[in-house]
Amino acid sequence: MDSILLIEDRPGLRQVYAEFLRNLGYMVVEAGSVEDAHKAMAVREFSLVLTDYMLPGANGMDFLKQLKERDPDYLVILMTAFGEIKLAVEATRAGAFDFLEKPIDLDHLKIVIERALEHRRLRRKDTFHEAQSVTESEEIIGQAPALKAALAMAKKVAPSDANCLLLGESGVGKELFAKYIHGNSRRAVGALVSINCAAIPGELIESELFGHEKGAFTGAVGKKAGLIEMADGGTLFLDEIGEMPLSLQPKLLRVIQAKEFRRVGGSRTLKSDIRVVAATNRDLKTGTREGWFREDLYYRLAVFPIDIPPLRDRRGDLPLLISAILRQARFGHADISPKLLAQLQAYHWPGNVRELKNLLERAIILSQGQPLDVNHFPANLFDSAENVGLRFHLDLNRSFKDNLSRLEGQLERTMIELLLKEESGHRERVARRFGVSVKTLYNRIKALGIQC
Ligand SMILES: Nc1ncnc2c1ncn2[C@@H]1O[C@H](COP(=O)(O)OP(=O)(O)OP(=O)(O)O)[C@@H](O)[C@H]1O
Repeated sequence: MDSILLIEDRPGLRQVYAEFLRNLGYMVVEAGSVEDAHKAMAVREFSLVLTDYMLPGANGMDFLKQLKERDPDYLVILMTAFGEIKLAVEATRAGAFDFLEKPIDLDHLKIVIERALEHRRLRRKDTFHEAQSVTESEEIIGQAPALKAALAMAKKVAPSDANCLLLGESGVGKELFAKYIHGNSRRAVGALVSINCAAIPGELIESELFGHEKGAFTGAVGKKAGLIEMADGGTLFLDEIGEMPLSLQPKLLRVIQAKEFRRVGGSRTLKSDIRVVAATNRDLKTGTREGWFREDLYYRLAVFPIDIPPLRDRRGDLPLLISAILRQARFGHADISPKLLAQLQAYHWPGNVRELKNLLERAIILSQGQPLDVNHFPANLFDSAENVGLRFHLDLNRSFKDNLSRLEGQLERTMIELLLKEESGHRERVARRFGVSVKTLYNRIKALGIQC
């Protein structure tokens, strides 16, 4: 809900405006002086400030300048009884969104406020688009019963505003489902804001999500709105929620339950009306037992779990997916040879649809307009992982011990390469499967000269 701080020293007038605005559905906080206004702003943030020009102890212009200094994005509408054109020009130059002459025409006030709030929403959406570059929602392709069941569930849950949890391996289409749910909800007019918790170092997730105040930490030169604020009225997609640091989970729970949060280094409580769609490849239930995922948060998110099947369990969808991808790539011959199709169907697709897309796009470039064939795919791709893993190089002129340590190196390299491929390059997950820290994995990748 949008909130308005109304500053007017005449109680009768203030009451008229406040009642009018409340009837329009806004949350209104009243202040009779600049001092009261500062107090109100110390505890919460407002979508808009509507202030009289003549106030006891200060004038509206000075107040406007103070506000703009504090935060240039503040939306301020000034009201004055004087109607001087000079004042209007000065107010606009100082950053006021608009200037209204008293007596205020309430219908006009309504229009100006709606315009100001729309301006704010568009500006936030722009910032978000710059930061996230969200693509248009795409079609979810597939006829396999498990995929259709997931889609049916998404269709049911989308308009309900319930939080949901998308479960599935990397590349199965979790983000695509999140877009579908957002696009088919009443929040579709708002933003869909995404964050991948595994891609951002733990210590940065907090300020990305919750934003920070000026000076909250070294390098915080200005105030920054977090993704939760950007998603106000829309949907927040939390990819890889299992990687969310335990210390942040209570803060996230508070946003979900009370729609309240604080920026890093901030003392004010802010409001944001978000719906959370989370996704994970990890077993969060186990996480609650092992202590890395909070149970209360788990139950909040897992109201609607949706299982998205891996591609290897719905190989029958490959022809549909392949022709859609080739069509999107504007690739002339959507027909691929039965031999290649058989190879693609036999492959185990550890990277799921993302891997299929990447491989086809690569093959299209290599084929240079010729029909696609096996040669346009990476050598050894269609060998089984076990076979790839066993292709070691023995040097019979060296001692057994020497060969053994060389083999260990080759085994380690092959395992890291295979796991990186299976986990689509997510180093945190590879490290976990390997049973080492991310730092150790980084060092080994560097030492072994693995390209990834
Ligand atoms: N059923 C589908 N139909 C069409 N395209 C799909 C389908 N599933 C996935 N894709 C495409 O595959 C790519 C990967 O999908 P997406 O990013 O949604 O996967 P993800 O599960 O969120 O992966 P990760 O967990 O690694 O973030 C995207 O380009 C997406 O459009």
